[in-house]
Amino acid sequence: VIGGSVAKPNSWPWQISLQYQSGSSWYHTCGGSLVRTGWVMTAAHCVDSARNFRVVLGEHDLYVNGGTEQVISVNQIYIHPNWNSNNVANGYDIALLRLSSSASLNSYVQLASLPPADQILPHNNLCYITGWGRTSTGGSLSDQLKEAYLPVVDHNTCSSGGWWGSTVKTTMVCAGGYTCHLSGDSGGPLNCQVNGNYYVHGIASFVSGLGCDTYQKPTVFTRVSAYISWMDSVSVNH
Ligand SMILES: CC(C)C[C@H](NC(=O)C(F)(F)F)C(=O)N[N@@+](C)(CC(=O)Nc1ccc(C(C)C)cc1)Cc1ccccc1
Repeated sequence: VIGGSVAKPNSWPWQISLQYQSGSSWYHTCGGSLVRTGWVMTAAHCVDSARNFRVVLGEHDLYVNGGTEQVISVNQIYIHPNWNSNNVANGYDIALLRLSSSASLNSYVQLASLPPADQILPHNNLCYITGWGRTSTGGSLSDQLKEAYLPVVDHNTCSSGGWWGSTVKTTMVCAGGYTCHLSGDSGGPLNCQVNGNYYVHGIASFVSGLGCDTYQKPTVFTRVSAYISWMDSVSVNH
């Protein structure tokens, strides 16, 4: 997250750090959201490599044990069947991770609220992106969870000429002003306020290759409300 500020610890208690193992170490690679005590929602592009993953819940500073963390390994990965890493513009950048054990819910670890199926937010709806992503283009990861104000850009605007055009589908949601974020926030939530409560309405999918503060290229998220039935079918059958 470039710009924005350090979040108040555990103020986004559904945010998780998705980490992969390399040798004997673990590395933060993506964000994600706890959607059931045994399930995490993230981007398909975060998990389409043959790696060993774990999630860390109740995390704030990646390098400090705050005593609120829960580390749980990933048992099974369910990537949307239509996801194609060679065609990101097609969408379907969503995956569900089955955890090897259930998270314990407390004031540091809570379930995300998901929107009703097919809900579309209005232009400029208040949203925040959260993540440990790079704090500058090609820069280092942030140690502490950051948040940045990222208002919704409606589909009409986002898919018009000069903006993203037909690259952006209706199964995506655009959000952005001049704050931006880079990889490391991949898979992380777009937390949008609706009637005073926050819902995870997006999963970070892609930003312009020219940098995430590129004029008329807001950050593009998988629209969670387009995948409610798919997520229900996965979690009820596994
Ligand atoms: C498919 C994934 C891997 C895309 C990856 N996603 C993210 O970083 C996310 F937004 F999710 F946080 C991304 O944007 N990666 N970039 C590497 C850019 C990129 O690949 N963007 C992109 C844009 C459009 C498309 C398709 C829809 C045409 C694919 C990738 C980030 C970047 C941008 C500027 C400088 C350095 C790094």
